[in-house]
Amino acid sequence: MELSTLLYLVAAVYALTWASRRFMYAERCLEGIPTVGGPSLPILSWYGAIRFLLQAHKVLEEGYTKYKGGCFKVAQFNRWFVIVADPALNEELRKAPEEYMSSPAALHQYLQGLYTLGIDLNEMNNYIELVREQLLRHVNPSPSMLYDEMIAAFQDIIPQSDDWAPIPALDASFKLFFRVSNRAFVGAPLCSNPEYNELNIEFTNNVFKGALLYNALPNGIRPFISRWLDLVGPSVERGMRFIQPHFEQRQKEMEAAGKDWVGKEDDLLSLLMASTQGEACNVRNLTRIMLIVNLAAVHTTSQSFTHLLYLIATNPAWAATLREEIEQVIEQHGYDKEALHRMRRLDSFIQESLRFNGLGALASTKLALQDFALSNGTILPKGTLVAAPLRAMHYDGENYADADTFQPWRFYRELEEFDGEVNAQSMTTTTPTYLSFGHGKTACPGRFFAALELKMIVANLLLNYDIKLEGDSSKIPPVSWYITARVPNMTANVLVRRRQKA
Ligand code: HEM
Repeated sequence: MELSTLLYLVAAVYALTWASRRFMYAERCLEGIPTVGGPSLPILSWYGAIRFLLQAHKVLEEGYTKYKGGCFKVAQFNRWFVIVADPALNEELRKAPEEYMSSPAALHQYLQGLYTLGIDLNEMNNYIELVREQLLRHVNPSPSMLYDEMIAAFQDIIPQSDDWAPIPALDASFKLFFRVSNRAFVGAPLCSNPEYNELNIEFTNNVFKGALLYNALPNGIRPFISRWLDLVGPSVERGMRFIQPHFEQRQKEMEAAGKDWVGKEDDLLSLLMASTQGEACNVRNLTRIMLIVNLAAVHTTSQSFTHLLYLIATNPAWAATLREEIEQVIEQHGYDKEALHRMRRLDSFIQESLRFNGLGALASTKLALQDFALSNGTILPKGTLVAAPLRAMHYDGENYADADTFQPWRFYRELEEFDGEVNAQSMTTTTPTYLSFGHGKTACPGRFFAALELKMIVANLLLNYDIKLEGDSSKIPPVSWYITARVPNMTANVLVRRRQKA
């Protein structure tokens, strides 16, 4: 036997021994955490994993009812998923250093970023840091910058008729939000290009399909499959053809104006070009970032808006109250960011919908990169996935009175003390029990932009259109669950007509 072969063998035996000890250690740490959804025994735990795939929200509800104030675990096919059912314990995780509890690492694993996005964890960290910084500090469009695009999008997507006309709620919402969001991401006219819209839908679908597939495959097989199954590479190539001319045009402007390039404030693409230097500033990288930002931004906002559409369509009294507020504020304060902020009932209505209709059952998902001990004695070993049960917490009567009813003005009362400061509490203020955008340093960096868009688009809808459900129904069309994701009804229509003023 050659020396190199012998060395490989020794290394393999060592790695296997280490991995099995590590596995045994991790299993022992997790043994003390109660299992929900099925048995804890090897192989039999797959029953729980299948139940989780089919009824995750019910399993999580059951776990929260039994183990509120502590932790419980649910089975996946190749691991345990620990749910931390207590706001104080979640605060401990939130405050844990990044090298112990990492959100990007959890996202990278969940999306199988290496095989779906073609980026390793380091690159994922860099992308998130870059995008987070831009979204939080610089992507700050004024309502007037988005206004014309929004009005044009309404004209194109919503029938301008005095008779009731049906529109597919989710599909129309997606088109509206894609266009308005992309006015701020890549500017006009690309934001209204239907092929660019389709490409983004294809990219998002392929990333989620890929994540499902690669998560189900054993570790060792994934690299081989990815060699002949490139799910997103072709979308990035196509995306580059859209971004290239805009990249070149901005590059020329940037070179001509130097550091004082005013155009950098126009959209996210320009901001990213101005803030990335050297090799990182290339069309492939920027295209990938734009596709990923769309994946994070457009489904979330358009699904949240679809929930709002269904709610408004079922109750004309809510629409009337909101209209009155919007008209009054615009009359007194004009139409700018501060005016939108003064629409307290509108803010409350959207926040309550985000609480009531949260887009998922979980939030604040993190991966333990090192063993971490909670103050209740639970050890979360390296490699453990943890999350907070968003929906169960939002529906907990101790956190919200009458939690299982939609109360449009629930968040209005506490805002009555609002003293005119534009940074007063709003739907974007996260807390340990209001988790629609996550909480703490990893909370959604696009939430201020999302709030601006949602307010502008709901206000425009109410000011200019009447809306109701087919058959004058007052029943919200049923939602669907995809594992932990809660999606508004995808096929229902709403009826819309130009507003008939009394
Ligand atoms: C109503 C709309 C939205 C909802 C409900 C939402 C919700 C969330 C949630 C729950 C997270 C994970 C936070 C955590 O658990 O710690 C997240 C992350 C993220 N969101 Fe949003 N989001 C929305 C809109 C947007 C928009 C419009 C953008 C971009 C403009 C965006 C960009 C991101 C990014 C980049 C992350 C990853 C941050 C990280 O991992 O550090 N989101 N969002």
